[in-house]
Amino acid sequence: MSNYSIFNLRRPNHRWQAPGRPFLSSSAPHTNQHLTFNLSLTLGNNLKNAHKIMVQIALPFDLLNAAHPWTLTLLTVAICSILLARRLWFIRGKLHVRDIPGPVDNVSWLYGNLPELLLSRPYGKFELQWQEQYGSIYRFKGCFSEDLLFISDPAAIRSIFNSAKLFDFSPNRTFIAVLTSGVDALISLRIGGEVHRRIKNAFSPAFTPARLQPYVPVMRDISRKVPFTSDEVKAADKLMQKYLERDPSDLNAVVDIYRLLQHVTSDIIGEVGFGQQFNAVETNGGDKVVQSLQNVIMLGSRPSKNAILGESIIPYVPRIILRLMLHLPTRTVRTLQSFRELSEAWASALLMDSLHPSEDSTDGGLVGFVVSSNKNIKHHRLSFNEISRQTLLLLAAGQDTTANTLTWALYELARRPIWQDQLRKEIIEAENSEPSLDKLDYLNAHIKETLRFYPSVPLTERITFEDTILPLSRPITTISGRVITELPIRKGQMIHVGIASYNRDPHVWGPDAHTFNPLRWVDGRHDSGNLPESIGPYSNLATFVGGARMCLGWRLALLEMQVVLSELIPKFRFSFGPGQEDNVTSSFAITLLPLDVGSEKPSLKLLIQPTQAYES
Ligand code: HEM
Repeated sequence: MSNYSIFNLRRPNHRWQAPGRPFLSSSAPHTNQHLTFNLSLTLGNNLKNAHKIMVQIALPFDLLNAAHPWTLTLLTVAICSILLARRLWFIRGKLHVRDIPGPVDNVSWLYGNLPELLLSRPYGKFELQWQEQYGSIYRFKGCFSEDLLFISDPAAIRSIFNSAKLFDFSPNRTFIAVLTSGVDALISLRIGGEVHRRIKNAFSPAFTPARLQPYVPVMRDISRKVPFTSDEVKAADKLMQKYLERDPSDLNAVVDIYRLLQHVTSDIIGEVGFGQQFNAVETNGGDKVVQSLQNVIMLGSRPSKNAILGESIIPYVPRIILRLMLHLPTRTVRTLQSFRELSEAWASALLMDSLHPSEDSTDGGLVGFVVSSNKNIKHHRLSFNEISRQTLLLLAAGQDTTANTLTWALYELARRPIWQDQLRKEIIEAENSEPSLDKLDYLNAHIKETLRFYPSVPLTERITFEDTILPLSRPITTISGRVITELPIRKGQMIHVGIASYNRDPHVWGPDAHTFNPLRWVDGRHDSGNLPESIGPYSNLATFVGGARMCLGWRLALLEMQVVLSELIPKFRFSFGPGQEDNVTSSFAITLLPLDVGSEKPSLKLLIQPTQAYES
């Protein structure tokens, strides 16, 4: 805490000043320190500005006031050059990434530590061990023995998220984004660029609380379609019985809650996002587009060493060969192509309908709102393609992430019957007084803790575009024994940002950081935030990242979780059948999946019993 408050006082929003350390000697008179501080600020700007500021600062001082303007200019340039040279020397000469400790001994040259990091079950097994051993900054090995940095330090990741011009996805990550979502999709575009900013600015107003609130009844209706009891399932269409894992004549139903929630969130994004009924819950699959998306998700649900290697060689393969590979008759290519073709046709038809509505047209949901706002814009309107690509992206980014988080929320409720009862009581009591969903303390605490403990995207990557220096919340000791309070990084360095690791950092979340404890949010320990500057848009969690790449749909995801859980928990009691709890593990495959240990397939089987509230 004391470290943090020091940062708060000393660190304005710029990159170049060493935390907690003035640039000139601390024994210098006060006026000199003041001068130095301001000079260091000017480094972020150009020398012309530096001179202007310098003149302004210098005026009160007799010595400088008497000097000729040229002397001042030369002095400014000289001091700036020395400081700049010192910075560059610090980055280039002094610290090499190999001086940063990490789990790099005796690892495979071909795969490095990536299999441990990406294929471990449960996800995070090694990552959290390394965090404990090496702290929140460490070096590890990628394929072909590449030195990679793992960063979960709060000040450093905040700076990474907020420096759009310095950090963004690597070219291979962008290549994969283009492949799955198209060139105009937000995730394929460089942040800090004009196109990304224009598209994000156009879509963001669709995701404000005022715009989302009217969709609560739609979300409730979809959640109410969920069939859980065996009688309900028997009475419904035969297809519905596939949700049941046991004979439907059994008193209670064992349901693959993961599959069901995938369908619930598909239907919600269909109606809220695009004004379309996918009917995934009722048909146990839904529209062709949704099914095709599910196939793409399934493709990624079995990560392997080959996939890791494949992704790593992308930068070394000539583009022409990569393009040719996209025509190979493999299952992966076929699945991706089929999704692209189906979803593009679907998005085009949807947009044509929004542009030229007929009597049967729906309101077009959030995308419909963007289309009509776009019509009224005079300059820099979004093109048809730009809207259509985001439509696909919203479908893909908004469905699986939310479904997984909801699945983990129910998993943790099944493990905690008493806590589950408390939540149920809170929701049932609130139904009579109808307070806003935000006022349900236990429910929101459970959602926040799920987002902290099971971030749907537990890890993300960034590459550095220029030599730079990252601030650190805590000093680290290098292999050569230096204690550094900021981290120099060279251009081209690949960084893995540990979202899950940050969300479990005991320095941020306390000694019980590795325990799922929703009560931490109820006693107010964390909502006020114990960080000097906040991270991300919600409760200091890194789950939705932050800055220009921040999740567009975080408010929709939250509302969706509040509505779905407040519908399901009062009606049904969730628990594990014998031995079922031990059959679940987590795996990182695009998102954080619940995995059935036996079948290695994504699923979460829970025993569902109707509650008294439901029966009455
Ligand atoms: C619990 C649910 C969700 C989680 C945990 C989540 C998480 C994230 C994360 C971590 C990113 C940044 C990825 C990176 O930098 O590597 C992201 C981006 C994005 N998310 Fe979400 N997301 C969720 C739900 C949604 C929903 C419901 C939507 C929309 C319907 C959505 C739309 C997007 C979009 C469009 C981006 C790309 C933003 C950009 O590149 O500027 N997400 N999300």
